[in-house]
Amino acid sequence: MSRTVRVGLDDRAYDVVVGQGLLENAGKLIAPFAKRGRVAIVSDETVWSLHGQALMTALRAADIAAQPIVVPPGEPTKSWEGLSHVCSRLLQLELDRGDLIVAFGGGVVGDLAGFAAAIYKRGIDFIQIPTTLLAQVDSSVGGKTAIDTPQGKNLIGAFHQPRLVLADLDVLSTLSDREMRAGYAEVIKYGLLGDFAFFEWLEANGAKVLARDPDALAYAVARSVEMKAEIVAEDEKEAGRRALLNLGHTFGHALEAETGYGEALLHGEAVAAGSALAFRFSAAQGLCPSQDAERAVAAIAASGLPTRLQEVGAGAFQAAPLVRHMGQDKKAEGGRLTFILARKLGEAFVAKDVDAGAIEAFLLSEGAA
Ligand SMILES: NC(=O)c1ccc[n+]([C@@H]2O[C@H](COP(=O)([O-])OP(=O)(O)OC[C@H]3O[C@@H](n4cnc5c(N)ncnc54)[C@H](O)[C@@H]3O)[C@@H](O)[C@H]2O)c1
Ligand SMILES: O=C(O)C(=O)C[C@@H](O)[C@H](O)[C@H](O)COP(=O)(O)O
Ligand SMILES: [Zn+2]
Repeated sequence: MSRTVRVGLDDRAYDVVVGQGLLENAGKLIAPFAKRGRVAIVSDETVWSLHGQALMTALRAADIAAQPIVVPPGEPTKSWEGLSHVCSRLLQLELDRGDLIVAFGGGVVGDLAGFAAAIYKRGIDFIQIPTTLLAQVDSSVGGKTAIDTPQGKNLIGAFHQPRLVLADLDVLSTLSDREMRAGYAEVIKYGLLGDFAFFEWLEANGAKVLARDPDALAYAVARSVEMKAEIVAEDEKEAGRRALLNLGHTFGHALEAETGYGEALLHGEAVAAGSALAFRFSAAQGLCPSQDAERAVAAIAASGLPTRLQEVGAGAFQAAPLVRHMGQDKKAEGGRLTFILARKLGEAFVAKDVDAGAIEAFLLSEGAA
């Protein structure tokens, strides 16, 4: 059983297929896009060792010749060095514009392989086979591709839409509980930013999603993808409404930069803490009822995700460097900070020109030094 969500982008429209058993049928599903029957698969060592054979078998069955490019797992791979490595391997393999890149992994592999696809020979097609909950509900859809730099998250990148996304729920069976929770942070984000009914459903069914109950998981992934597809189709390049998908990210990306993009703080964990901070800041500014902020924070905490500065990273954060990172955020304009804030549960809005002093004071009140 699978559901297909269409991302309606005119000549760049594509399907996101969500369901079980997709990996074993990947050859058939990918064949229409592999014009010359040749693909390069970018994956990480962990995913490749667990699921690489299944993908190779499926591609072989459809007469598709595949060459793997396997990178180390983890956020540090989404870097200049990682990008250089992938591009060099693509050149060695002599991939041409009629060939295809398959991103097979979590958001790190998807963002890196997608960016390589955007710039290799000025752009070749790619397909996403996301293998983490986070990648299935978020990073594989919408065409944001990027690498990190010491100055900030995703500061070097491109919009490059995939031709197809295959979200096979079965591959999540090997994912760690911590990574499931990190992905869940982006799921709950959709409820918080724009769908109160989904938020309430998650309050009631979040534990089932995290326990990988097949029906709950299928609904949570499909509803998240549906929301993202609808927003991306309306505002592909983040001229307006798409920025709502950044709820929790202005705080979250600054926390990630301060902790050095590592195992200490996963992206989803940073988004969880960032979403809680965004709701509490909204309440503190009188923009959102404090009961709503408390309920948002309780739902995040109930899934075992961090909601306070003290719960993330390796120690005390300092307010001033965090605010400096926020100044580098892509939503900032002329030194003015932009945040996604909340009016209530299920209704976020883009707040431009947020006072940096107010953010710094708020961070101090939240326990930053
Ligand atoms: N482009 C976007 O729109 C977008 C959206 C959200 C997040 N992101 C980016 O995505 C990245 C985070 O992605 P992520 O959370 O998927 O992290 P990740 O890609 O690092 O994967 C997390 C870990 O899980 C392992 N893994 C992956 N699939 C597995 C499986 N099926 N079984 C067992 N282990 C598996 C990986 O090897 C890795 O160690 C961040 O860089 C973030 O900035 C991008
Ligand atoms: O797709 C989007 O748009 C998002 O904002 C999704 C986010 O979850 C994701 O982390 C994204 O990469 C952040 O975007 P950025 O433009 O702030 O780097
Ligand atoms: Zn994110």
